[in-house]
Amino acid sequence: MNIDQLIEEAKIAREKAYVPYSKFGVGAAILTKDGKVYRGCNIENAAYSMCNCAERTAIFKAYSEGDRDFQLLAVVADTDRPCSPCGACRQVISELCPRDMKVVLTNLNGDIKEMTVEELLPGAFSSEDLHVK
Ligand SMILES: O=c1ccn([C@H]2C[C@H](O)[C@@H](CO)O2)c(=O)[nH]1
Ligand SMILES: [Zn+2]
Repeated sequence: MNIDQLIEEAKIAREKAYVPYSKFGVGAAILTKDGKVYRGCNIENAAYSMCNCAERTAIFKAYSEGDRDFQLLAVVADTDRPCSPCGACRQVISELCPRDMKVVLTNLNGDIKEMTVEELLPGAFSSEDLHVK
C-alpha cells in the first residue's frame, strides 16, 4: 500500500461522511505497520459539539480493534489547500501515532502536503507532562 493508494482509501471513506449540517465531507485512512487500512469519515450530530472528525474515526476504529502500530495517515476533503486537521485531531494523532510518522494531507484537486506528527502539533502536551504517567 503506497501513499496514492492510501489517499484513494481516504476518498472512499469520505463518501460515507454523515454531514447533514456542514455538508463538508472529510475522509481519512490510516495504515498499520502490518498493512491493514482503517478508513474514517466525519460523523456529525444535531448537538454540534458531538461531531467526530474523520481522522479520529479512523484512529479510534483501529484502536478499538487492537491495532496500535501505525505507519501512515491520509486525510482528504474538498478544500482549496490540502485539508488541515483540527486542533482536537492533532492532539489525538500526537498521542496515538509515532512522532515521526508521515501524515499526508490532500484535497480533491490532488494537492498534497506531507507532514510529520511532530510538525502537526509541535510541543504537544503529552503523558510526559503528567505527574502520573
Ligand atoms: O480535518 C478535518 C476538519 C474538519 N472535519 C469535519 C468536522 C465537521 O464535521 C466538518 C466541518 O468542520 O468537517 C474533519 O472531519 N476533519
Ligand atoms: Zn478534527
